[in-house]
Amino acid sequence: MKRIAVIGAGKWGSALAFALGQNPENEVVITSRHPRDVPNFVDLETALQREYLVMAIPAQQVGAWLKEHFRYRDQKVLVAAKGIEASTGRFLNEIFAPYVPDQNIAFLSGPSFAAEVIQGLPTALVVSSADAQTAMGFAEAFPEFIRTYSDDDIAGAEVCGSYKNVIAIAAGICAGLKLGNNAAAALISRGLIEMRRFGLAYGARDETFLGLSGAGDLFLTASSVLSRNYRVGLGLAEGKAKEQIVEELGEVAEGIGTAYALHGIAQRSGVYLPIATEVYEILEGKAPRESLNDLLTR
Ligand SMILES: NC(=O)C1=CN([C@@H]2O[C@H](COP(=O)(O)OP(=O)(O)OC[C@H]3O[C@@H](n4cnc5c(N)ncnc54)[C@H](OP(=O)(O)O)[C@@H]3O)[C@@H](O)[C@H]2O)C=CC1
Ligand SMILES: O=C(CO)COP(=O)(O)O
Repeated sequence: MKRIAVIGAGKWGSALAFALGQNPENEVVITSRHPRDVPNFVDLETALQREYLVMAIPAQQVGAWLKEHFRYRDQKVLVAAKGIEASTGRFLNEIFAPYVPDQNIAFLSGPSFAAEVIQGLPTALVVSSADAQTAMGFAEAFPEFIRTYSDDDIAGAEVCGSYKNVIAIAAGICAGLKLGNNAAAALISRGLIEMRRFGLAYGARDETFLGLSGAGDLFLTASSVLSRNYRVGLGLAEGKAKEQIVEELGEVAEGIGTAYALHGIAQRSGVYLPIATEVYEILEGKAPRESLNDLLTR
């Protein structure tokens, strides 16, 4: 029996608690900042006593949360967020490194809209860890309707999971501007090449970009209105400011913070990230059509 606590009762945390609860080998509880009337809700202190923790707090908030609340007691930790910290450019493995030893942490990636997982619809995901047993421990915890693979490509999982959100914003802009199916396919394939180039420099493994974490999650997120990031792009194409879009969305869209993080990294290192840079510029107020023109004529 695996005793699992999910931390963060947003869309993804709730869907993961549901999915993991479908495996009779698990006993699952969930916690969040405010008491919630949901099954198996516990307070944070009780949750932190569990041997397996699933962290579903967004990338922009988790650093401050760890500093204030986290007490490490030899738990195994699965990080379920997808993003890069905007203020520092840190990846999630860097944010968690001072708190959890490498052998006890894993990262979840792959195509997984919470709205589908919570209905029990099938998908396939990847659990990445430096330690094969830790990866397997989490991979085996998933129910039958979620096929899991395990590997040790943490850099690949992180780059793909975060970068695809920025490309999804670009794809939403493309759809909002009614540029057509050809343009959408061109954007997604150039986006895949861009995130691969960036990821290889971070030590990601090449094959990850064609797998579930890379192409799988990118194709999903960059082609569906179920994606919050894609909907951010639709809003930007309408000329809305990001503040209004975020308020109307009422949920996290990690691509925004990640676009700022990538912009910072690009400025510091000189790495060439044309699509991510245009998304950043549009978030800062540049007209989407001007960006399109710049991308086509660069
Ligand atoms: N939704 C999806 O389909 C998927 C999402 N993800 C990723 O999972 C992560 C979470 O997304 P999702 O659950 O959808 O987002 P939601 O907006 O639905 O929920 C966000 C969650 O984070 C918690 N939270 C927000 N701010 C803080 C804070 N300052 N301190 C502690 N907790 C905080 C909220 O807390 P509280 O409960 O206390 O209000 C809530 O539980 C993101 O990185 C996202 O990219 C990954 C795969 C799929
Ligand atoms: O990561 C996701 C699906 O795999 C969810 O994407 P959004 O955050 O854009 O909704």
